[in-house]
Amino acid sequence: MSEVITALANCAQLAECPRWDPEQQRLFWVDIDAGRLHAFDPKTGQDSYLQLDEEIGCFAVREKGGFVAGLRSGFVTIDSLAGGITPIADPEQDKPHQRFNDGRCDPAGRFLAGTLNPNKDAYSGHYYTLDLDLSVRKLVGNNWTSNGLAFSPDGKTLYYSDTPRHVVFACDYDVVTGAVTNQREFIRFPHGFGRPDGAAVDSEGYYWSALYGGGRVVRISPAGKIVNTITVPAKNPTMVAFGGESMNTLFITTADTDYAPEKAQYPLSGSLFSVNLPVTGLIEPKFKG
Ligand SMILES: O=C(O)[C@H](O)[C@@H](O)[C@H](O)[C@H](O)CS(=O)(=O)O
Repeated sequence: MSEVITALANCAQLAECPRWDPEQQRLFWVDIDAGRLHAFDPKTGQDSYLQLDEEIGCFAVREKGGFVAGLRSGFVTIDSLAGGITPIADPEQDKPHQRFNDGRCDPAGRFLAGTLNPNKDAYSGHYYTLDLDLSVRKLVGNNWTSNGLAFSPDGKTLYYSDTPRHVVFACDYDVVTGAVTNQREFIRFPHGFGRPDGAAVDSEGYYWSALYGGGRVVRISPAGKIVNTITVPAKNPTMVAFGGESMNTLFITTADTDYAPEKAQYPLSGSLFSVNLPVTGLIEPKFKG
C-alpha cells in the first residue's frame, strides 16, 4: 500500500464527511465541532471554509448548486461557501441534544442522514431520508451513533454502522422506492481494534471503514472479511472518501484530541490525510432535490 501523506496538518477539531466533487476538483469536508464547511484544493493545498453557527454533521453537493446538509437543527440547503442557509425540516425537534452526524446521497439523488445520541442512554439515533420533494421520512436506525453509510456499486446494498457498538450492518436497498429491508450484521470489530466510523465503497464493491480509536482504515470484502489495512498517524480516523483526478486517492479525515498523552503520541490528530491506491472509488451522487 502507498504511503499516507499529510494533506492538511492539524486543520480541525472533528474533521468528517470528505466528499470529492470531480467537476470542481475540490474535496469538500466539515469540521463538525467547529461548525465549518470546508473546500480543499489538493493541487494547491489551499483550503477555505464557511463558518456556521451550529455543528454540521454531513452534507452532499446539490445538483442545482450549493449543498444540502444535516446540522444540529435539522436539514438545510446552503447556497455556497459564501452562505445562504435555508432550513428545510428538523425530524428530531423533540431531541435537541441529538444532531445529524453521517450522511450521503443514494444513487437516486435522495439525501440520507443519520443522527447520534451523545448521552448513549437510548438507541434514539436514526437515519432519515430527505426526498427530492424535500419531504422527510424515518428510514432505519435505533443507534447510538449513526455512521458508516455507504452503498454497493449497484445501489442494492446499503451499509451503515453504529460506532459505539462496533458493528456495521448491511441492508437490501430499493433505489426506486428508497426502502430498506433485510438488515443483517455485516461485520463486528473486537473491542480495542477500533470502532466503525465513516465509510466509502470502492469500484470493486469493497467497504472501507475508518476505525475510530484504532488508528487504522480497513478494506472489507463484500463477504465481510478484512483484506487490507492502512495505518493512520491519528488515533481517531473519522471518515474516508475517494477522489483526485483518477479517483484513486483515498482522503482520510481525523479527530483532534485534548488528551495530552494522545496528542504527544499522535501530533497530527485532527489532520486531513491522503493515500494513492491501486483501486478507484465511486463518484458521489449529488442531491437531486
Ligand atoms: O466522527 C463521527 O462520526 C462522530 O461525530 C464522532 O463523534 C465519533 O464517531 C464518535 O465519537 C465515536 S463514538 O460514538 O464515541 O464511538
